[in-house]
Amino acid sequence: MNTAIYSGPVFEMAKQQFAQVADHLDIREMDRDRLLYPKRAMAVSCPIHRDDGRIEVYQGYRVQHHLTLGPTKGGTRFAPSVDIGEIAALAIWMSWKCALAGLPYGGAKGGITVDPYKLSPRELEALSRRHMQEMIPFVGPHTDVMAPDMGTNEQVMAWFMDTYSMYQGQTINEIVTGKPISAGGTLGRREATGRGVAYLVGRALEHLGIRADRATAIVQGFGNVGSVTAYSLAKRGVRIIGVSDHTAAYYDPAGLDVAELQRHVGKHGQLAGVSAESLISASELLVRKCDVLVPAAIERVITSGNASKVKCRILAEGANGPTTPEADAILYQRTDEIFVLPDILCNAGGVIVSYFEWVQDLQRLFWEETEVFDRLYRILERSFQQTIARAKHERISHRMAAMAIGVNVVQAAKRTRGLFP
Ligand SMILES: NC(=O)C1=CN([C@@H]2O[C@H](COP(=O)(O)OP(=O)(O)OC[C@H]3O[C@@H](n4cnc5c(N)ncnc54)[C@H](OP(=O)(O)O)[C@@H]3O)[C@@H](O)[C@H]2O)C=CC1
Ligand SMILES: O=C(O)CCC(=O)C(=O)O
Repeated sequence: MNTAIYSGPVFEMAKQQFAQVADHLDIREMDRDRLLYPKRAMAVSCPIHRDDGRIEVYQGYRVQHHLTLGPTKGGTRFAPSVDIGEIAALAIWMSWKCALAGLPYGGAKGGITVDPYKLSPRELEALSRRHMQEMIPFVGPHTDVMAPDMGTNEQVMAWFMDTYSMYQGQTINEIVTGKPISAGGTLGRREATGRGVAYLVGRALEHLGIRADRATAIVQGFGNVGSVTAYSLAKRGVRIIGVSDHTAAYYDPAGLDVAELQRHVGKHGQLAGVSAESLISASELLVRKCDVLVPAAIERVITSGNASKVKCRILAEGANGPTTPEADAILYQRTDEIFVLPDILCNAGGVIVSYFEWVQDLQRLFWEETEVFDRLYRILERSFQQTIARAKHERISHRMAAMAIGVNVVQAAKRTRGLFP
């Protein structure tokens, strides 16, 4: 099979991780490509009129990894880094994540190569609508359901939903999740990923016998996932001693005021300008001593260069793919020192509540917020227990255990449906 279109460091990471799990599970060589490579990948050109009258064309993608368990599910990322390899890797990770959580989905991911912060609101709306318009033949509530990711938000989801609905001649809320409540969204989706991360950090702290009110945390990334994680950890009594976005990094051992940081970012769109005294370099922040380190921004930030220097007790991966396989090998040697909450477990709160949103939209029956979070925590608890039990039993890393559970689920479904001999 010619797989050359999928390339780049992020795709290589997903491939390498899968190869390690496939070896551990003793998956036959001839079955591996079928499990790893995406079912479908779409590349679309999205032309829009810029405010100055020029026409600019942006490249958009959507990768649907497998449709064995149901529709595909995953976010849409607007970022300059987006390419088909990155999107394919993120789609593959979505598959293992959904399977670990027991959701009836395959993985998908999409995106546009664009810096959304350089577009005016009108340009952003035009690009969002054009992207969905180009995707209409390939998505649907029972085929592929989009959601937010880096650089997109509830408003973008509302534009996606509206564009799809206009083409169908009726309102179809269930085409995307992460929508505003007023457009058929669920209570709790906006906070779901960060609250899920905080729940699992709470469980890991208990597991290690560390009291939350004596623990400290550093959070990289202060967008949807990072800011809600920091806020939720602070509510649990954890002292937030470091935060960063890509404009500034702050460190204060006495603790930062997360609500104040959120207000600043709400007003200025970035962390830069909060305080001069607590400024620190972004790379130094990651290796400062803390109980909980939460990378919640981009891929490949824990690398062979800093994995041996990281001084946390818990590495809680809010972002997708923050740790390279080389760093993983180092962290595995440090298993007794560092408890890793791997991305497909740690940040699964978002897609789990997206699943609840899809179910509510399909049924036209909406839940109380307490029902959303009770159900979310029950699923996360089960995945947490299964992951640490399997890791202990098979003497493997938490990432390997979480992935093995996910891959086994997909493999079993394919086998039952007759896709493997
Ligand atoms: N949204 C969701 O529900 C889910 C998201 N995720 C993952 O979580 C991660 C963050 O997503 P999300 O919070 O939604 O994205 P957002 O766009 O809301 O926020 C991204 C944050 O990361 C910061 N950032 C970007 N580059 C860097 C950098 N080099 N160093 C430090 N900070 C940086 C951004 O800062 P700035 O604004 O300055 O660029 C921003 O604060 C991604 O990996 C995403 O795939 C995973 C599961 C669900
Ligand atoms: O909510 C969703 O459907 C997907 C969220 C997502 O993109 C992710 O978990 O990485």
